[in-house]
Amino acid sequence: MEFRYFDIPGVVEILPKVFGDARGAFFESFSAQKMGDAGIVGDWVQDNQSRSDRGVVRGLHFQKPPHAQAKLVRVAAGRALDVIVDIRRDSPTYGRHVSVVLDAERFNMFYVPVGFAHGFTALEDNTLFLYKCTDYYAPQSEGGLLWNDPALGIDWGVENPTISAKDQVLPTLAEFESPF
Ligand SMILES: Cc1cn([C@H]2C[C@H](O)[C@@H](COP(=O)(O)OP(=O)(O)O[C@H]3O[C@H](C)C(=O)[C@H](O)[C@H]3O)O2)c(=O)[nH]c1=O
Repeated sequence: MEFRYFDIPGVVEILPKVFGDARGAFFESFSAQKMGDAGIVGDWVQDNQSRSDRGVVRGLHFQKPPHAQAKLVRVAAGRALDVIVDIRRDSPTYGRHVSVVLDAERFNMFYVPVGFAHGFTALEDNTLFLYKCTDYYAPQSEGGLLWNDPALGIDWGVENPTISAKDQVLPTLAEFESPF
């Protein structure tokens, strides 16, 4: 298991060792010890899964404290462009984003710390998106940012995405007051 760090502290990409043979492939999708050694720690209490066809954008979402969630995300099938935005008010990288392509060949994973908004584009049909969360779903604490806010400058890899009505009316970075 290897780890890639970014110029936004706390953000980590995990590259598991994938064992391929004539039957297919095997990899460890979670290891509290190996990931803990890389600073990926949390009380993982809920697993989620969504399926999206090519061109779907979900996000940018987060949960506000006291139900803020760190997430450990990956795809089990298909491919996704995963995007996280630093919304920690005192962070020198506030408003900056990092994006990583997650795929079901390398089975790479992305650690989304508390204080980041998260979203992704499904790059293929039947993209199965799996993630672990460090707090339970709390709809009353849901927050979000508008996916295509020019101030974020995110290239989602799609012009006219399939996106929920809820996500289309999320606030821009300028309109929004971060709870982190
Ligand atoms: C997140 C969540 C949703 N739901 C229910 C609520 C809705 O009836 C339905 C779909 O929810 P939503 O449209 O919020 O799903 P996504 O747009 O995929 O949102 C998720 O995708 C982005 C990328 C994220 O990072 C978040 O984890 C999460 O917000 O599932 C639950 O029952 N439990 C949950 O934990």
